[in-house]
Amino acid sequence: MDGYEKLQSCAKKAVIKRSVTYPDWPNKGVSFLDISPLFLSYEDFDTLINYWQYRFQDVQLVVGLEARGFILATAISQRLKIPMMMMRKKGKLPGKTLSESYTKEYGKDEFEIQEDVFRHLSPATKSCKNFHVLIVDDILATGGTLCASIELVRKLLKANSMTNAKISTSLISSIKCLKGKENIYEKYNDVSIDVIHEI
Ligand SMILES: O=P(O)(O)OC[C@H]1O[C@H](OP(=O)(O)OP(=O)(O)O)[C@H](O)[C@@H]1O
Ligand SMILES: Nc1ncnc2[nH]cnc12
Repeated sequence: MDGYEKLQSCAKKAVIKRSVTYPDWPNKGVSFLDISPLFLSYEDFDTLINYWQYRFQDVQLVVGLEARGFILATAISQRLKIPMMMMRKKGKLPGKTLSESYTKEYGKDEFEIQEDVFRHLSPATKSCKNFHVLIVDDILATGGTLCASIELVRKLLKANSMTNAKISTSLISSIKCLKGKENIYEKYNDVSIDVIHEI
């Protein structure tokens, strides 16, 4: 096993150890996968960040999806020393925003980002030829959330004439039977989806 495979395998073991499933929550029929225990173990969370640090060392910007994605994106941005952007639920960001509504496994929601958010990026970051954005979140279920986030990032890149940028995504876990990956690849075949633990 090489360095990458070792990091991936350790990250997967940490996720398996720290995930708890709650049947019929928040709605009947939903099997809720709670990864929050991961944050109660510095070592296991650090193992996860070690994997992301290696896997995404060429990323210029990390986007965290509200709310659990914020924790992950912040940790990655600090480890990789790169900017982090919040993708927030509707009505939480001031100024002109871009928005995308979506349906997730247990309800509907809407994401927003500020139209002019890239003005806060450094000139060096903005002028990067191979601009690579990482969208990170905890769970890929139906893919509605991730799909909406990809659409918003694409709109933002287009508005900033960065159309040759690369978008990668990474999730801690995915629920295979809900076909989130398939739903996203149907719409975006140029986006990579990295999942540490598929159940
Ligand atoms: O693949 P999908 O079916 O779209 O569901 C996945 C999304 O659902 C949860 O977010 P949610 O908005 O429920 O919660 P949070 O605010 O606690 O992160 C989870 O964090 C993912 O973002
Ligand atoms: N089954 C699930 N577990 C945790 N988060 C989720 N978000 C959407 N579906 C979920």
